[in-house]
Order: sequence, then C-alpha cells, then structure tokens
Amino acid sequence: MNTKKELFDKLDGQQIEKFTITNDHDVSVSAITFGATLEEFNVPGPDGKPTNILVTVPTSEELMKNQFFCQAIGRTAGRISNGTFKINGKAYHVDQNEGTTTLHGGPHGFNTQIWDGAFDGDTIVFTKHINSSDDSFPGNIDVKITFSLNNDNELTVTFSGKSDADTLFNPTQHMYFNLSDGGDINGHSLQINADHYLELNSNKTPSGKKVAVDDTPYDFRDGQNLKVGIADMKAEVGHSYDEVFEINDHQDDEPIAKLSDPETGRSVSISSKRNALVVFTPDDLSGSNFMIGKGGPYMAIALEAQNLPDTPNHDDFGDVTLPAGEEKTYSIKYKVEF
Ligand SMILES: OC[C@H]1O[C@H](O[C@H]2[C@H](O)[C@@H](O)[C@H](O)O[C@@H]2CO)[C@H](O)[C@@H](O)[C@@H]1O
Repeated sequence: MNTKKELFDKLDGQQIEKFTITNDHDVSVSAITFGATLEEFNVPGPDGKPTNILVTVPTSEELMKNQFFCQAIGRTAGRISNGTFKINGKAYHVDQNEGTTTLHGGPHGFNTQIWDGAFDGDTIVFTKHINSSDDSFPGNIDVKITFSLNNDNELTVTFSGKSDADTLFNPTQHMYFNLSDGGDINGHSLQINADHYLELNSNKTPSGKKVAVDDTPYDFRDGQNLKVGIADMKAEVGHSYDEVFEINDHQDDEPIAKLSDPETGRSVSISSKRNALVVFTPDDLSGSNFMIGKGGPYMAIALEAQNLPDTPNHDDFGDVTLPAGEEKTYSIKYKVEF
C-alpha cells in the first residue's frame, strides 16, 4: 500500500490538497480537500494504464458549479421540503438552494467546504468544524470523513458527526460512475435490493408514498440494462431516473446494489446499512470539462447510499437525528472488480 499527498490546485488563494492511496493491485483512490471530493477511483485498464471509473471535473473552480461530482454531501443528502423540519417537537428552518427546497445540505453543505486533510496510516482523514451560523442547521458540528482502500479492492467512506445541539445527519458521497473505456453507461447493468421506491412531487420532494417496483421500470431486483430501463422510464414516466429506492432489510455486509459493465467486465458493489439509494441518470452532462473526456448523453450514473430523504417530515422514513453530544457513524463500501 502506498500513500501520496500533493497540491491539487488553489481556490480563493487557499491550497487544495490531493491525497492518494494505491493498493498492491494498482487500484488507487484520490480525494481532495475541497468538498471532500473523490477525484479518482482507478483500476488497471487492459493496457495496465489507470482507468478512472468516476466521472468528475478537474478543478475546484469547476466543482463549485454545484453538480456535486463525487463530493461529500451533508448534513443531509437529498431534499428537505421547504427547508423545514422538527426535532423533538421543535421547528427549524434552514437555508434553501433549490426554490423552496434544501438540496444536499443547502448552499453551504459539506461539498462547499475546504476540509483539513491528513493521513492516518493508509487512511485519508478529512475533518471540519461547521458552525450552525455557517450552514444554518442547528448545532455546531464536528465531522470526520475517512477514505480507506484495502487489498480486496474495497473503498470504504466513513462519515462521523458529533454536534453540541440536536441536529440532522444523513451524509453520503455523490458518486458518479462510468465503468466503460470512454463510452456511455447505456450498456451497464444495475441491480438494486429494493422492493419499493418513493413517489416524488413535481419538485422532487417525497410525497410520502412508497410504491412497489413490481412490473415497472423501477424493478432492478434481478438486474436491468440501463438503456432499456431509461427507455422504459421515458415511455412510461416521462423522464429518466432521478429516484429514491427504499432498500430492503438485509445483512450488514450484503451489497445493496451492483453496477456492472459486461463490455469491460468491471463492476462496483455497494454495501451500506442504511435504508435508501438514490439513482440519478442525467440525460446529458455536456458542458462540463470532464476529467476523462466522457462528455455527452448518459455519461454517468450517480449512486448515493443514504437514509430516505426528507426524513423528519415522514413518520415511516427512519431517523436521522443526531442528538446533542452523541457521535453517529455511517460507512459506505464500494468493492470494485475488473
Ligand atoms: O444541478 C445539477 C442537477 O441537480 C439536480 O439533480 C440532483 C438530483 O435531483 C438528486 O436526486 C441527486 O441526488 O443529485 C442531483 C445533483 O444535484 C437537478 O434535479 C438536475 O436537473 C440538475 O441537472
């Protein structure tokens, strides 16, 4: 296992650092301190050259455009309706960044912060103290995000939070994958361990209704080709995937989803103990300066393991409260095969 720290770029005069871990199979992971962003998850290509299976952009400036490319998301992933929620009966209102909705932690979420970075052995450790006055959520919170890679080609991202007042904590990593060698994701296949998805309002906040996936393009239980799925979605629903799947009860280490590319033989299995996976297949990501030249339609699929969004506004969505003084930790594991 090798580690390396280098300068990535500068943002507003501040140095953005890049931390890289490489394992014994030439799989490597690089994260930068702006937005706790994963810039690279490389596997050896057929010619032995590193092939990045993440779709992201090459500068901090471009990350600022807010597409959330492979960035850390928090305090709360997904949308909070009207930026309003209650914790133990007390009402809170946080800053909105999408009309009346708070998306991905609002305008000052984890993805907008410059994190303090260091190695702890082979593990990349990013920390940040975020005041309530910085992001409008209740409680001053200490957050730690770690990225580790083992010799089984497993990347684990771990989020820990501790706040001095009751707050919400539902973080994720906004991973955009493309397992091809320069193509799109149309030939990829996706399997998800989910019997239900959430019905969404026109502003993409959950209506509260959970819908069975049976006989719909939302049924990924036995695996589904994405081109077929997207075409069926467009025909039956009117748009491609930007959906919240409720993950079935499962063993802790049983993957919740697997993305595979039959053409390159690459796959990523995602493990998480939480109850949701967001799947987002943007129709066209042209216009950004992508790291690996995969511009155009269906160049990436975002897979975001998290708790069901808008949690406190729905009785049966679970609990993402972080009580004052308690520490909560969530991990997401990505196992790559090639
Ligand atoms: O501005 C970029 C895109 O922002 C939204 O997409 C988000 C999507 O709705 C979420 O479910 C997912 O978790 O994150 C996406 C990135 O923020 C807009 O809906 C989309 O139209 C924009 O292209």
